Amino acid sequence: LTKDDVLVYTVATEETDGYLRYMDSAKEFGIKPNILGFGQEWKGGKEIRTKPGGGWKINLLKEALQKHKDESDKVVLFTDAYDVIFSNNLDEILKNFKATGAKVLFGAEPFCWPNPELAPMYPEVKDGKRFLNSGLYMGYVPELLKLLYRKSIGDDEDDQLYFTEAYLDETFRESIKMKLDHTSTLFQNLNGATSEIEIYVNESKDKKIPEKYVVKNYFTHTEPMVIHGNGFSKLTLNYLGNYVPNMWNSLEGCIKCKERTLNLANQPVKAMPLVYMAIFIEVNTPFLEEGLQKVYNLDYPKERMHLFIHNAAKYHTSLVKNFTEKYASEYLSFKQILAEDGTPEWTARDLSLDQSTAKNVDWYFSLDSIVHLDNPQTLRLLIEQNRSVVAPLLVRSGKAWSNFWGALTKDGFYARSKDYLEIVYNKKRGLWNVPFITNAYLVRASIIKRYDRSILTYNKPDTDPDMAFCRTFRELNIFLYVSNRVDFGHLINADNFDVTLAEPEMYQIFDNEMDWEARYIHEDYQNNFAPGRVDKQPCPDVYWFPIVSLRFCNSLISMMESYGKWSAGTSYDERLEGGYEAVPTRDIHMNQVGWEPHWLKFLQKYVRPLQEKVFLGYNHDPPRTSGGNFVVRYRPDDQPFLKPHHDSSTYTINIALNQVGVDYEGGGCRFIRYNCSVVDTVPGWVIMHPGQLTHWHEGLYVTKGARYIMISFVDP
Ligand SMILES: O=C(O)CCC(=O)C(=O)O
Ligand SMILES: [Fe+2]
Repeated sequence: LTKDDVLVYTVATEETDGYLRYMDSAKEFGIKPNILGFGQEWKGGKEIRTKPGGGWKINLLKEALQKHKDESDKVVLFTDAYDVIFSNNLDEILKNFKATGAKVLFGAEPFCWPNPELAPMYPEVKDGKRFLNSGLYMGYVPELLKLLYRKSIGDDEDDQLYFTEAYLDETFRESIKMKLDHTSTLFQNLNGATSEIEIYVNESKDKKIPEKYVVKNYFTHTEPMVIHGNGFSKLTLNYLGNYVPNMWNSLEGCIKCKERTLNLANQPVKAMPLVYMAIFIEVNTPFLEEGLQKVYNLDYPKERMHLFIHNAAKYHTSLVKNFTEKYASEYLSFKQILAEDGTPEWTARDLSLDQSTAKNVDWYFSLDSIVHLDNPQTLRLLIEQNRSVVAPLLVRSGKAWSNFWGALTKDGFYARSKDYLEIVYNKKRGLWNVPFITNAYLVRASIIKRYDRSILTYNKPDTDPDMAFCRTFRELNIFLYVSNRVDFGHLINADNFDVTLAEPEMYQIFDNEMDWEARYIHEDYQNNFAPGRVDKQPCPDVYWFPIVSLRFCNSLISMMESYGKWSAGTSYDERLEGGYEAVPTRDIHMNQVGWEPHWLKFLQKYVRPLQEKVFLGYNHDPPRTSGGNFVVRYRPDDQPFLKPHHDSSTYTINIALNQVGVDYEGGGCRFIRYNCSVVDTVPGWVIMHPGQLTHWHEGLYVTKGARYIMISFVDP
């Protein structure tokens, strides 16, 4: 007997994700399965198999075997399709089959199903699983035909019960040498055995040859060759199927993800797929302005995109209004639900699904407000990936928090898969079949069209909308992929966003460091460290750097003015530790607006490196201050100047916050020993100078308007 004597059969009515995976695995080993029932209505009971069924599979096989009924030396391998993968070739499968001595061999499992009362009638087994599973079996044609024709079975009767009864008939069992593969030498049913299974990595010694991934049963010490993810273990099969057979390796990345893709590169605009893009602003979200701008910046023709926005956050009303007034007309259509409508999230989401169907689009693209698509190619790439559902991997910067779950607990909550962190940190890049995705995803619109809101809905009792949605996809056996083939973007952390503050994003330096930096740090800041850069030195040992953005300057002024309690400018100052300031300014301290910790972080991250660059050998990390962090306001009618003084600092930073000649006239800082003044200050640029001894200084007279500066006395 050779592999050519093995006839492989399966039943599949349509090309589901599971079917494609099954076929991919078959192709990997040159296996050519005969597909029974393809294109027909499923007759084996409920589509979502919670009830018994599957007699149809037996009847289809009987019919198919008619033409082989006299080929007594042929062997039939029957497997389910949607929840099965091959993990070895037919030669090996045949070898292991023969080694069992069976004429008909079934896979085994630890559950007696669908009739648990039959359990005591099963022969006891010392090792392995005791009960029959009908998802995987193999047998010689004559013996198998005897089994299939032992009785008749209705299409919607249960196939597993049928085979179980035959097996429990001892005389019959012996007569056809029917056995169960108790220890999974060949067939691995995962249900009830997931903890025994792990992927084993076969490293190759030659670094140019990729490693191989093998499914191992660590309980029975076998390498099973056909894997069946029945019941809840479907998710385990999805996990194994990310690697086996030959789906991914560290040299080539994901291998099958390059197949069945689309290429939009040379598509004329008119032929581009239609997209329904739905944006959900369900929470107050820092940096939403930038987030929306990145959506607008997506490299995809807007005349092929419908835009839908649900804004549930009143705080964002004017931002959304600005965005839509500016851009909405560029899209094919625009629909919005305002915060004032009070529409619940799930209703809005369901409505957007219906709308996408009404618009007859090709793809449905859902985005939450915390999503930042930094890669403008995201939508294009996701469409080109051409899967039922695919999410771009998005991670909170520097954190392990992402928009997918690698595994699930039995009750449907988060569990960490073995490869979760490797995926999140892009140690492994690819296209991953996972149980839960959220925040941003693309769905093939034909799926939404096919299942109405009684099945495909965000509204399930006691379930979060996204969990309800993903659960439905899992039940429908539609794969949820997350892709990190390239970088797509990141997630905003909206957990501690206090919109009662003036300029709330200014307080986000800890929660959303990257976004904070993008908005508030000067665009030339990094150039301060460019090799060969000559630092500006307007006066001896006074250095001058671009450090914060204009937006920062305006925001800081606005924070202070909306707080409004400027100090009296007298020497006694209850805000200070010693209570006394020799040369007082009219100012507001950072701690008065709750911004001291944020400012200290800023000093450490952005100021200290500049200081270490120009004042060599002085390395104090973190920089300290004793409350000497404040914004000064000079006004002719108020405090117009500051008399000569030393600062209680090792070095002082002095950031101009507004524009001389525009916002005010006069002003500047004069270093008396050198008779040198910095008057042409630039908003967002910092002046850094030693605090004492050599750098006795004064604040020059402001003749008009208001001059704002930010001062820090570092290391007093
Ligand atoms: O007005 C200036 O630029 C100098 C301010 C100053 O020296 C201070 O606040 O200690
Ligand atoms: Fe000073």
